[in-house]
Amino acid sequence: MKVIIVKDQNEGGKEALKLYENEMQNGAKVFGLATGSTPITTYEELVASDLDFSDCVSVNLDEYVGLTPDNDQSYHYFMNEHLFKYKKFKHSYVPDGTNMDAAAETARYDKIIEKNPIDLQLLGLGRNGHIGFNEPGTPFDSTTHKIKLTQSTIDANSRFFNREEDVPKEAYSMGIGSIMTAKHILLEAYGDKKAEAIQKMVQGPVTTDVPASVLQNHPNVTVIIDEAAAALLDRSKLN
Ligand SMILES: N[C@@H]1[C@@H](O)[C@H](O)[C@@H](COP(=O)(O)O)O[C@@H]1O
Repeated sequence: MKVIIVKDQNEGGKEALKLYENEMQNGAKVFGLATGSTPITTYEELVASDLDFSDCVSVNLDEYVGLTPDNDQSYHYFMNEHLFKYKKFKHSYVPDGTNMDAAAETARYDKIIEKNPIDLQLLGLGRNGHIGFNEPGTPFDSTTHKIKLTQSTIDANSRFFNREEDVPKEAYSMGIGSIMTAKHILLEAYGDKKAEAIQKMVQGPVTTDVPASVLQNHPNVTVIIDEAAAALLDRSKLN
């Protein structure tokens, strides 16, 4: 795991842009994308750059079950607002939260991932170490599945909703096994609320209790974090 420590999230976005530029120069065409507050500066940098994604495909990690793409809390909506309305992709895939047939939707999404092997997968990190919506306990070989959000994730996400009861309780998420098929993984995390999860992910045991710890088993992972998120790391043991 290559860990890059930056001053703040803005600088993190600039570091991430360099990585996208490098990957595209090397022929990357399929980008796994993430939502949340973490990747926002990365998307700002991509939007401001001259990178051309019109020949590329994007595959998003997850979507809330029950939210339509025009719901401003859906991840479809988020992606349109932050990236897709500025940068055109040949095709952009996001799980369909309106499909209540979970077996059909997860099988459909797995086929999409299979047909579009991911060159670079962007990830944020949940406070409890989740990636995508793969909560603690999710098997490392999981493919796309429907999950029930943990209370800690519902609490964290409730800041985006008017009332806690409006926060969706379920989501479709790419599995940990699907994420691990990406050729290169970029995980970003900012702020002191992520420090514990970062320490466990980078320097703790590999365990399903901390889903992101699985990344220790991947040969090509770049981690971009700020000083606050790096606070609990033993820096003498990095890289
Ligand atoms: N499903 C998303 C994750 O993909 C994201 O990484 C996490 C952290 O969000 P934030 O970046 O806002 O801290 O939140 C949600 O649970």
